[in-house]
Amino acid sequence: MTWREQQLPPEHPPVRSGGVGVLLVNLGTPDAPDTASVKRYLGEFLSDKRVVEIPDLIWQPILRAVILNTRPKKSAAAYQKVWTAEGSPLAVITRQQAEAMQARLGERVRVDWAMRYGTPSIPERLQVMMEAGCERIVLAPMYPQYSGATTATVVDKVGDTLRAMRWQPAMRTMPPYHDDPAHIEALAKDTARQLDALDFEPEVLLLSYHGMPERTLHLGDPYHCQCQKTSRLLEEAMARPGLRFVTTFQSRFGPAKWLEPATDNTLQKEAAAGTKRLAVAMPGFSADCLETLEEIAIEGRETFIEGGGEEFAALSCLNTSDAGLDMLETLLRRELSGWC
Ligand SMILES: C=CC1=C(C)c2cc3[nH]c(cc4nc(cc5[nH]c(cc1n2)c(C)c5CCC(=O)O)C(CCC(=O)O)=C4C)c(C)c3C=C
Ligand SMILES: [Fe+2]
Ligand SMILES: [Fe+2]
Repeated sequence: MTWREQQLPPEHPPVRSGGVGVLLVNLGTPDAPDTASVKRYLGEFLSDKRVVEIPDLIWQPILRAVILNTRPKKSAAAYQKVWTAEGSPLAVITRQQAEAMQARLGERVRVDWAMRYGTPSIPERLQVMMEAGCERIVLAPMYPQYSGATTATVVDKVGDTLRAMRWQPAMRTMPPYHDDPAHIEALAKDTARQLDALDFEPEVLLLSYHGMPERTLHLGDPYHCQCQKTSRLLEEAMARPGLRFVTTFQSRFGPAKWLEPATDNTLQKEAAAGTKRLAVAMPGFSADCLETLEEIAIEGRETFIEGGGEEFAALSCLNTSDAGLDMLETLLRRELSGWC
């Protein structure tokens, strides 16, 4: 019997406490690859003021009347191309990462996972962790580079959830790890492993990051600079003088100017300029998802080959590779220090 149980009167609700938890959070994904599910997901995602920084009075009518009536059908067709028997790749890989961290960190830490949009939600998983006795929780936004549209909105959602709790856990947030030596080492190792396994030798390695409106850079978002720094450190660490590294930004959304150069334009230009063998790595994504598996591995390949390229490879994200899990364990153990 614990000290707390001895002190409790018989009618007192059970008290579980003293536990330590880790919550991995990634962006979110629909529950199914159909139009209705994608519409629900996009409605939540694109209503986040951190993601679309246009006043509601102007944006909501456009979102409801135009975007949610056209994009979900198109996006659902894209999701169908990459969906697996276990579900959406992003959710499946994030769950596998959490399971692997549970095995590596042991029973003294409870490892869980959530999605910022859709399910499993942050409020639901935080509640479950509290009920299981987690009084201290490391929040791990699974984004190497910080942006308001990704990292910050995860922290906002946790804050909203804590606001409604009588008994709150203590929280620590894992910082962005774009330039962390453990991250660069993992990327360099895993990228080299994948390049060496190809049956051709690429002339160019495109490092393609998810884009953002260019305006966010001028407003002070560090995302662009952190992407550039990851690229520079990765190129230095890989030390392949015969390989030309090019940094680009993908997944343009809406009419505003986005960060450049754009990945699709660059694939066209490289092919037109005579590059025959090209590989793409996506060091801004901790897990493969629609944007890597469909937009780059399928659409990107078509763009490059139709433009005159001959060999194309889209490399996997760190996912549950040995290098990726070693890195995640290092980062989490650092954040957990002093807690267990
Ligand atoms: C890795 C970092 C990401 C940033 C930065 C980011 C910014 C951003 N995204 C949109 C719009 C869309 N993104 C979509 C999918 C998507 N985005 C990320 C990551 C970042 N987004 C991931 C991991 C995914 C994949 C989700 C999955 O289910 O696999 C989509 C939905 C798909 C589609 O319809 O094309 C949209 C829309 C904006 C506007 C934005 C920056 C402000
Ligand atoms: Fe996105
Ligand atoms: Fe920059």
